[in-house]
Amino acid sequence: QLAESLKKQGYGIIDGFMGVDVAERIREELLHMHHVGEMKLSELAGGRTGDNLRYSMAEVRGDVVRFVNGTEKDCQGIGILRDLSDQVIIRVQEKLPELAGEVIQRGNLMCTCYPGGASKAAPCGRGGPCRYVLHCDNPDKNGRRLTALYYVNKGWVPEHGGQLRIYPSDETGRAVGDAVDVDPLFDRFLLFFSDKRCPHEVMDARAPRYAITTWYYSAEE
Ligand SMILES: O=C(O)CCC(=O)C(=O)O
Ligand SMILES: [Fe+2]
Repeated sequence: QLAESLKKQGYGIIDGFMGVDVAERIREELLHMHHVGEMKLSELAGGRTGDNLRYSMAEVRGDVVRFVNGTEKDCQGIGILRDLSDQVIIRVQEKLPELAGEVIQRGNLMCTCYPGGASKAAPCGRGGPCRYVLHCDNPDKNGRRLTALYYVNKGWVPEHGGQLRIYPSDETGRAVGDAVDVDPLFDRFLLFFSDKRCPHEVMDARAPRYAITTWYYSAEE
């Protein structure tokens, strides 16, 4: 079913992906690593550079991140997610002719938080909302085939913002349908094509927004 909706609209969603107990554990792991300061500005957001650049890049992308492989001792729930996600990708690959002949490799898992309005230290504007501007994950053959997202935001309501807005497109990036807002709900799994078929943006998050992003790569590209 996931493969079918990928074919049809470029993305697919599975709710209740891990079940409440594991989802809860993953949520705790993310909150913990955020609260102890293990999530950092990504390189794109100017992690290595001066404060001004840091803020201007954070306007492009307002999250803090930590890459893990799921075997760290504070990442046991995340490791379970990684394994289930890998299994799903294998199934999807079997059902998608365009991926059938490819060797697909997973990158590390990117644990992210858009701190929203909750934190003065929010990189995205000293306490304001955080977003990620419109982009494609693979605009220039960087190897990414599929982007997997997993959300763990309990009690999410529209006022919290942080929806992922997808603009279904053809191979050239030209829109072929209306934009779709995916709410970053607790225990929701989302898979989409990383290339120009799925330009997307993260809308202003006004409350802390936790997610895990995993990219699946073509070994050849
Ligand atoms: O967190 C999300 O919903 C998407 C993040 C994203 O687009 C990215 O990291 O490339
Ligand atoms: Fe993205």
